Amino acid sequence: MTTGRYSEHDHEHYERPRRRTRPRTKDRPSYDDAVLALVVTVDRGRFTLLYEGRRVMAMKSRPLGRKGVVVGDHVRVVGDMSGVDGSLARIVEVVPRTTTLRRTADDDDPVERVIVSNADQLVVVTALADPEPRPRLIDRALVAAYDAGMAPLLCLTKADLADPEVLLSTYRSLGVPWVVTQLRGEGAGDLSDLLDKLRGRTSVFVGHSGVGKSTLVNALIPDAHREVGIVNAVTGRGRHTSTSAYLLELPGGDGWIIDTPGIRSFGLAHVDPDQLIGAFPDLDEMTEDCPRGCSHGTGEPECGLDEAVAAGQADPDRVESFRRLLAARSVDDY
Ligand SMILES: Nc1nc2c(ncn2[C@@H]2O[C@H](COP(=O)(O)OP(=O)(O)OP(=O)(O)O)[C@@H](O)[C@H]2O)c(=O)[nH]1
Ligand SMILES: [Zn+2]
Repeated sequence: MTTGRYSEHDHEHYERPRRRTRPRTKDRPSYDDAVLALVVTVDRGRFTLLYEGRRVMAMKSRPLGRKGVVVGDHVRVVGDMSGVDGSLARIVEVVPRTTTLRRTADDDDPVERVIVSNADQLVVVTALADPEPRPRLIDRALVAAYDAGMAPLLCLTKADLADPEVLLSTYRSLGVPWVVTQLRGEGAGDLSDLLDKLRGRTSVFVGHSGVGKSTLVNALIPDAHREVGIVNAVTGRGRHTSTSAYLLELPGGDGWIIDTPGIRSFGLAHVDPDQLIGAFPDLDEMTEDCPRGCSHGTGEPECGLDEAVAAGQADPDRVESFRRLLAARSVDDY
């Protein structure tokens, strides 16, 4: 299925969150003195951890082998936890993850990899204009969220430039929660709706270049200093070319956000239709008598969703929207 050298290890380690029965290795060395820390960011094999309110640099220890450590991971760590310049602790174990978000394989990296763990909300940041919204990408992000067991949130930026209604009408029948933000123009800067939805959660922010994600993160967390709109004319890249996600605490300490640069697409190849429909219990219920292996997609013979629509028991718009998401799994354009 995958061609990458480390694919087997990755698959073993990135066990789907719903199955938690992987047996513990008996002969694992014990690290009684290990402490728990949180992975804030990753840069060239060095991990920045948060431990007792300070930042500590760490590397992976040998027993971890090729197992990945990603932003959002809770890890057990030994060694120098002082956080002073030049100190380096060692990560000896990754605490089992509750959720994982995967990036798709692409030309730069042939393996579908976990990029963020343990987040419970996926904030899909989309500009209402400049750049124009790309519904296919929103659909794919929603599929990634439902599959990962994360709550989706549509965050529609630049409300000073366009009316959100057109875009929202596409998502209303799915019941996707949304907020609108505006950081320019008259009445700009009120983020209370968004803040309400971020409280008490760990939210991953995804969005394509130019949608205003950095502006938003800076407005939410003034100390964050995320780079805004500075693109190198020669390389076409941002000034900070870090490709890692970054975990930040909301002021007041009642929530975390994870800013992710450069996710071009999500890895959805593994998404099972039965798992996706599980996010829509009312539709799921209609598929009990589907033929074995029914994907519930458009044109499936004797799919319970068609029967439910014909019998007036399901909202046709909702069924159609669900099927659009289902189809978005395999259309990998961006
Ligand atoms: N009109 C308008 N422009 C905005 C708003 N928010 C951000 N912008 C502008 O949109 C541009 C892109 O903003 P960024 O925050 O850099 O966007 P980004 O999504 O982080 O994009 P990258 O930095 O390329 O990853 C900047 O020129 C911002 O000033 C808004 O609410 N309304
Ligand atoms: Zn079906």
